[in-house]
Amino acid sequence: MTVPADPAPALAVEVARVRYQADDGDFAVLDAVTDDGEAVVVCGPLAHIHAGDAMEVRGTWREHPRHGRQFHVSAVRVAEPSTDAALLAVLAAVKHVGPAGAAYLLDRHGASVLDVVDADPHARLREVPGIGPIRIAPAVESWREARSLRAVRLFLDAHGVPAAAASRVLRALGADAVDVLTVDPYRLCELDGVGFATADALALALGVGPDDPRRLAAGVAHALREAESDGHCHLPAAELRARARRLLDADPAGAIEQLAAAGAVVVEGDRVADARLHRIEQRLAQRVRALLDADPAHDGPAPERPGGGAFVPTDAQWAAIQRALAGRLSILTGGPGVGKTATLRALVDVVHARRLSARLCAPTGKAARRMAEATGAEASTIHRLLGWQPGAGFVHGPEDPIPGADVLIVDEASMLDVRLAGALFGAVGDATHVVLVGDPDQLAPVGPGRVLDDLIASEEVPLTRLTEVFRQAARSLIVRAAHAINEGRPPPREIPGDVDRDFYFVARDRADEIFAEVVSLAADRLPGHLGLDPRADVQVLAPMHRGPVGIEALNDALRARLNPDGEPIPGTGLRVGDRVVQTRNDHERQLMNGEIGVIAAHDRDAAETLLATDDGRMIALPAGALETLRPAHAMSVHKAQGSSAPAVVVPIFSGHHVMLTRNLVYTALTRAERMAVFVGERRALELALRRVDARRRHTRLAELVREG
Ligand SMILES: Nc1ncnc2c1ncn2[C@@H]1O[C@H](COP(=O)(O)OP(=O)(O)OP(=O)(O)O)[C@@H](O)[C@H]1O
Repeated sequence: MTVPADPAPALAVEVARVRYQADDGDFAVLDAVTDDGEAVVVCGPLAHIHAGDAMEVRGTWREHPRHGRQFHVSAVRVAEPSTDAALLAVLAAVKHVGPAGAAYLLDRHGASVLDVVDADPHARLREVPGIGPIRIAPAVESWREARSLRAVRLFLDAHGVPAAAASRVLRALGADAVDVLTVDPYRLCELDGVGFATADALALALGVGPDDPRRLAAGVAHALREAESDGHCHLPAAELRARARRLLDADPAGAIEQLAAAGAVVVEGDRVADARLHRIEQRLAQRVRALLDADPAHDGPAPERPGGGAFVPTDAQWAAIQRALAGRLSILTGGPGVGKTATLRALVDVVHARRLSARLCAPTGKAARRMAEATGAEASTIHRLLGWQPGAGFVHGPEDPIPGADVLIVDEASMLDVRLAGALFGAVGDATHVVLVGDPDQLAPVGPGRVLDDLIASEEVPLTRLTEVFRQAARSLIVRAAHAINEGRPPPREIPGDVDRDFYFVARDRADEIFAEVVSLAADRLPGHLGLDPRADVQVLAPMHRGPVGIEALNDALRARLNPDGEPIPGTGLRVGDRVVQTRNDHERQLMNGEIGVIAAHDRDAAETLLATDDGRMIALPAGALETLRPAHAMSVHKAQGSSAPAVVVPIFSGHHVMLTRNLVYTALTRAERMAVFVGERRALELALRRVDARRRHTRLAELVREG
């Protein structure tokens, strides 16, 4: 227990040492020295503070039973470094300068060393012993970065905005970040993880009034961005106004017209869309329409239907193969075990037998790998197929379509959002047939739109829906339970003798019981029982991040069991040995949203971390690239789309009721390859079964394709 003691409103200190940094990358405990030379311990949201920084903090003194007297910080303002220790710390952090170079520079230039080096970094750093013609360029670059970072931090601090975002601001807005933000403080809320409220606080501090047209426009634009992250391609005007009003506490009506006049949004009847997203959706529809209206490119003699051998297609499966050859665009759908993959393999064989070329792709690396294993043909991610080049975008597009693809087969098509689908369809050449394969009952994609669903709903695209579950697959209780769930029925409790028991429902009622059971199953019992590696082969999937059975708490507990002694990676909350998931597309390193790996090593001197990805690659990540990694012993069902694991454990908890839908439970279950265990309340599962993906997405694709 902590006991409040004498309050002290403000304290000027210099940081001697970072004593502890919490896993959340926010909280830190620092050893510091006051202006009077008293040693103090300061704690609070200070993860962005370094040894050597001078700062003014506000907060209260508290007595901690074990750690003694501590200053709990509520607000912090970092000063330009002025003491020798602070200056040395700043200098030593510059690449190739180090402690010896720092001492040299301080000795030579004294208290004004920062200004002196700033005046001509190249000349001053070149004088440092050990910095020769090769090291000088990275040293100067590192100096400039550190200097810009200090400037951004001071700027944010001075305007009462938490400076923790400084490095992100710098990366997103570049060296002129302070100038950019002074002109348009709302650029701040374009950054991931920075809300409108933070940008608004900066704007108000810079003198922007509550009814300022810039503020209203920024509120509307932000509301549209948020809608996009909810999956919408547009919003009804009334809903947009309501969302913007919640952010602004002011009426944004005029701002929508203003944005429309400036070409930033498109208003069509009652709908308002971001102009760029609007164009992407429209172009996608045009490309789809063009494929539907075009003649087939490969309508040679009818292929011979296999009548014997390893695979004899059913009528529906054969129809799918014929449709793939008869038209430029077709869709193959169905749930687990209905033979989508078998059909796809047969299609590839038919294509090859005709001496045509097939190219296979999927939205995620893992799905592409599964596709390659199942068909024996090469398969790649869509990004790789389109030749993504960092900084330059996709190589293939309308001018330079995907080569060597008489037939292009796209698996896991339920994951296609309008952006990726737009890029893909934009790169389909004149002689290419496209086949989309997927299960529309899976969760909608993370990005905006719901392409597969919309194309099916348009009723314009030739479609084969496979429904017959094959005997082989029907032996799996996972497959049986998945079909039951998809039809809104609970998983079967009576298990026929010839069925493999690869799915269990462990009934538990209380949050703490569910939690303990999930952790014990994932960390000990399933790996022991099935001979699996608990760090790599068992995936806990949960609907929500917070709360007693949330992803965060589960990750903490699982990591404490599975990776208790991993070396911490400073400033990240991660440890060597952690299982992690990438939360954004990092095209430069081909590390895509949803990809999973284990942190294999960390080199402190080079500030470089090695990630061993699930698909067998070893990727070197600089410090800045770690921000988008999150612990992944447990992760969200949404993140797990398009991937799978030998064993999957899913808490089913009524506290997650806002997220519980049939599609979510179905998607979680179908991620399991060998074993799935649901742990929790039957009534929570029943609740989920009654709810078909509750949130409708505002999209126009079906309508646009229909209208032509
Ligand atoms: N025409 C067929 N005749 C006999 N067995 C078949 C036929 N088609 C598929 N199967 C068998 O049914 C099982 C499921 O097929 P497949 O793996 O292709 O389904 P899927 O729809 O891709 O399922 P999932 O989405 O779970 O991967 C396999 O064992 C496959 O060999």
